[in-house]
Amino acid sequence: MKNSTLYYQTMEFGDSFFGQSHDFAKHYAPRLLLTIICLMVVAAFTSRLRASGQPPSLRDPIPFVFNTAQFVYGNEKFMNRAKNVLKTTSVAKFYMGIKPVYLLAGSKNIQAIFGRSQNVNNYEIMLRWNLPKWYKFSKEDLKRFAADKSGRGRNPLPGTESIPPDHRFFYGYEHVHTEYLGKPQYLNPLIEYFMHDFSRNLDKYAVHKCTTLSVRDFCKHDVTKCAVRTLLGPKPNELYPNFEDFMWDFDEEAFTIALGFPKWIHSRPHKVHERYLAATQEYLDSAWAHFDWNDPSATAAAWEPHFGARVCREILKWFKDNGFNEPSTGAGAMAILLWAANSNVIPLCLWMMFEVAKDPSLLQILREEFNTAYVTDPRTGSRTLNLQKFAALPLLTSVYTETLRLSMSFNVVRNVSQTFTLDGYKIPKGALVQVPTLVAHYDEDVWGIEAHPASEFWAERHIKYTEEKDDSGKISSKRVFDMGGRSGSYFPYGGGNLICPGRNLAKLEMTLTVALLISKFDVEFVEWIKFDGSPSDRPPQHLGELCGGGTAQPDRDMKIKIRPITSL
Ligand code: HEM
Repeated sequence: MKNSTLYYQTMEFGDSFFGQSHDFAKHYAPRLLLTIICLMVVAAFTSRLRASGQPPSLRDPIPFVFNTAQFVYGNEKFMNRAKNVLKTTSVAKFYMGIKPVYLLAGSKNIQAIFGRSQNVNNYEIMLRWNLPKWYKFSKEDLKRFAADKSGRGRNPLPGTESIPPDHRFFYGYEHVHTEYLGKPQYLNPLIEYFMHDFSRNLDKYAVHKCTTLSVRDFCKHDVTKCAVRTLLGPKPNELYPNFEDFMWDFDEEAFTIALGFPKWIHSRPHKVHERYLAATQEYLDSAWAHFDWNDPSATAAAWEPHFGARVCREILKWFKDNGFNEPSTGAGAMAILLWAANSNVIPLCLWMMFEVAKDPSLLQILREEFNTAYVTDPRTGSRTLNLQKFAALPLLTSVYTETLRLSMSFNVVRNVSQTFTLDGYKIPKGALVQVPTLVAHYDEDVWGIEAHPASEFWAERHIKYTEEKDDSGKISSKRVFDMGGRSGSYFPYGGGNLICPGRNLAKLEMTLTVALLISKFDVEFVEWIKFDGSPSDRPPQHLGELCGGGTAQPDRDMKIKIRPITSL
């Protein structure tokens, strides 16, 4: 009976479709015609915009006001609108106040922007926001930076060759970062320091049979304390056992601080900023008082207990040598460096630990993979971690890459210093360019496969398998990290000559945190929790505020139990 009903239904459907096919023109042709006309109008409009040199604009119901307000106060909604528009065009325009902003998508455009240091820079962003608002640079120091229009590159920008090399402050300052955070002789000791410090920190949990932890608290305190010691040395935490909380309070208010509300309107941002800077200043006072500049072993050290990492000492020395001697200059620079170093690493660690802890089979494979990075001394039998091998572990690197792809939500921002043309559109001098990771990192055409859409975390997304023959001729399958030519759509660290100088340190801090924890402990997922510790009926989602301003914060936490693995 059921079958016959289905049969009749099928027949009816078939009849109504095929039986009326002679009516096709009557029913469907007008719609088809309308669609073709619409497409032609859109094409004509787009080509007119191209001819006028201007890309499509984001709808702005109250011109100059609505988009600006939504960008500032409802950023997630704004970015989702922008994301939809960027599905149909590679360049879109909106106004922030009266400033034209060009949003870009597509790997070709993204790479073009990163390669155009002659047309774009972050000069105005540094002078209007970062240096005065966050660093609290004095007017005098700002004026000296402002006079340097020679760019970040080794060679001054055309037309600025007359600026003396010792007045190329942007290049000089940036160079100290890349030198002392990038070169292996300075970077590797920092990574070693972090590894030993973090291992020591874990030992305090090894004396208990079982410890219940909030992953969020663990990252925001235990991991952050080690990251602070790695960069600034032990002094900040000796002075203030919860120094990292000053930084996290600043982190919460950083955006509001950049907006520059006066203290009488909104006092908290000012208070937390002042407290953070004052505590940083105390660390600096102690470092200047105790560091021996005449001791060659101290000045050559990549890390020492007074200033911490050499990059900090060299930045402070650079300021002094270049005449930036305002009392607040050094504290501002150190406080922002420490914040830049942790404001993404720590929330990304959280996301990475969530993914690993909730998936016991992934955790076990990562643990086994981590073991392969150890080398055993044939004489003593002692095992040490080979950092080079560690940094190349394919699955761990894939998990790390996937975490950044999904949770680093950042709009790369550039000021346009010289008009140029991109994808047929004119991008005028004085405008801003923004490249959202949210669009590129979630592009289904680039990252998605049928079983694993781009919006989903998939540990093996950046893995391919190759066959390998061992000495006995046995063939086995080997995991290899491979982004499959998609790296042009992946830029969690920005790009071009402004790319993040701390990226290598960041990667190793994050991967070591996860690897050391799971190699020393059995990790059991207990439940998702809210920030007050009560159970949550769902896993975390991205907190929407400040989408495009850095790593998305999770809106939930995870409770885990850790038990020491006694065989180690
Ligand atoms: C996963 C962690 C991190 C992420 C996702 C990240 C991301 C970024 C991004 C997107 C930029 C701007 C790049 C551009 O405009 O093209 C940046 C700049 C910067 N980052 Fe990072 N960063 C991380 C960790 C670190 C660490 C560990 C340090 C220092 C120890 C650091 C220091 C800096 C500095 C000093 C700048 C400013 C560079 C300049 O303007 O010349 N970052 N970072």
